[in-house]
Amino acid sequence: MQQPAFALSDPSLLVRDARIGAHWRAGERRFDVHDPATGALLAEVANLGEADTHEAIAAAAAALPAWAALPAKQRAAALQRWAALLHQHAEDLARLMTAEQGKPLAEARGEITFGASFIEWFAEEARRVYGETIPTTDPDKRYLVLRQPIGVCAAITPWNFPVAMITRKVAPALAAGCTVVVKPAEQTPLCALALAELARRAGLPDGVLNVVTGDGAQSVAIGRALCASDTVRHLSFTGSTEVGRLLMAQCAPSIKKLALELGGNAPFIVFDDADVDAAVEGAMISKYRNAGQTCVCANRLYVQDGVYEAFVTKLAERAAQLRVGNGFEAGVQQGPLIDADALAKVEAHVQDALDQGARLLTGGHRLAPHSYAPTVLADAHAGMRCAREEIFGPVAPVFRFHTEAEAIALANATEFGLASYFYSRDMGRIFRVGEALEYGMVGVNTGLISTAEVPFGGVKHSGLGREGSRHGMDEYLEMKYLCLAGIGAAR
Ligand SMILES: NC(=O)C1=CN([C@@H]2O[C@H](COP(=O)(O)OP(=O)(O)OC[C@H]3O[C@@H](n4cnc5c(N)ncnc54)[C@H](OP(=O)(O)O)[C@@H]3O)[C@@H](O)[C@H]2O)C=CC1
Ligand SMILES: O=C(O)CCCC(=O)O
Repeated sequence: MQQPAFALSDPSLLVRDARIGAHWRAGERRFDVHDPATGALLAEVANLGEADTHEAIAAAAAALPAWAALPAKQRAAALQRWAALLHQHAEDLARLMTAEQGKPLAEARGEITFGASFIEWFAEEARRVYGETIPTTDPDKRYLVLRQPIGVCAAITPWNFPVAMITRKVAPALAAGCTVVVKPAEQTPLCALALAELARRAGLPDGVLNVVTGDGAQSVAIGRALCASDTVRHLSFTGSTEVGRLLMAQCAPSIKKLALELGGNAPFIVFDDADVDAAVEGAMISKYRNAGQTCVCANRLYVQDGVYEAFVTKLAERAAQLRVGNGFEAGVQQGPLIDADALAKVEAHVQDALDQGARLLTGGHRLAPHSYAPTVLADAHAGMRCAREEIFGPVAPVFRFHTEAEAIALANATEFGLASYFYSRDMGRIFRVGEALEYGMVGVNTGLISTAEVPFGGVKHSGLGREGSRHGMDEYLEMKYLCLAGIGAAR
């Protein structure tokens, strides 16, 4: 049952089979992919398992030597062709994304550009994987360091950014000379499969990019096979801390290199000296983008006494004006949450806060089947669930603080350490607070920090490693030290 809004100008981008080596794999069973806005069935996708995963790993291993041996310039050219196809088919990809993920079409279009930017960035970086020479300590020897592809890589990706979370992992891996097996989220396999089809059209050799799809139950088997494999030398995962921890344990026996981009609990601090209107603007972007379903979303808003009431009033006014609905409708700014579980989690957070004395300024109820009204809760405090856990929904709990030291202590009082934000116009404070926040990323006077050129990642329970930037390539490279002896003295 296909909705009219979901019609594609190139229908062959709606791919239902997984990609292993040179072939599309239908599998023996299928699983349903639904539109979170309407519940409509979008497609029945190949439900693969352990044996298929082993085949995908073998396909990636077979493709590795030739791909790794290609001059970087040729790998870069293939990646640039792939990126160009993302731009060329941006509208269809955005439609697929809105259909299966729910985000408004304008946001989906933005994600296609964002996703392509990782391919473009790493295609450029492919040609700059430099080695080192090290001053010798022995006249008879020379020391060299090569940087070589780590080998076959696995990527397990979430549903909140169905294109960009794949390209952010796959592009540096391919640029470095590795081959990849991707396991996309159960909710959003269609974007992943469309990316595989475009990679095929771009001329990426068979087996360089494999996509293994499966439902929630099969994901466990697929994940186990990827983690246990000695052929797979790197696993990159974006998702919950709970699953990240499990995958890390499963990878221990094969001593795999890991990149983990896990949960956040981002503080968003507004000091008395801030431009309050700018802070409200930043909070709107940080909190309500993608219906609050990003790992860098503001989760706890800390506002200093002097500007507290002005901030919460303005934020509630702006949040109440957001247009919520089906992401395909013109003018809609917030789509549905991904599924019933996500909605139930948001409702539980709001109920807990209200039970503990929060003041509801706007929202606080569900709308269409899976949508939740943009919500602002004043008078939040440290005893509430939302102070400790990622809400992953359009709910802004606002806490009050008095001093800079108190704000830093509150912000750091969490096991997470992904993104953080603060607003201030005092240069000294900007340095003090920026340095004191125990986070991998700090946005100063902005609510939007992501771009392909910068290192994205967290500390503490938010994960390991960095994605994007020149450092993103390091994840997929191993250093090899060459010690050359027998140089001898000058003759
Ligand atoms: N850091 C981030 O960007 C994200 C954070 N989250 C956080 O996690 C919460 C729960 O979201 P959820 O979608 O359940 O996130 P998960 O961590 O469960 O899912 C993320 C990915 O991991 C896969 N996965 C889940 N369990 C296993 C397993 N045992 N072995 C291998 N792969 C597995 C999923 O596959 P499948 O979908 O098939 O189960 C999906 O591809 C959110 O509310 C949010 O707080 C969620 C998504 C992204
Ligand atoms: O939630 C994530 O893991 C990615 C966030 C990307 C963005 O900030 O646009």
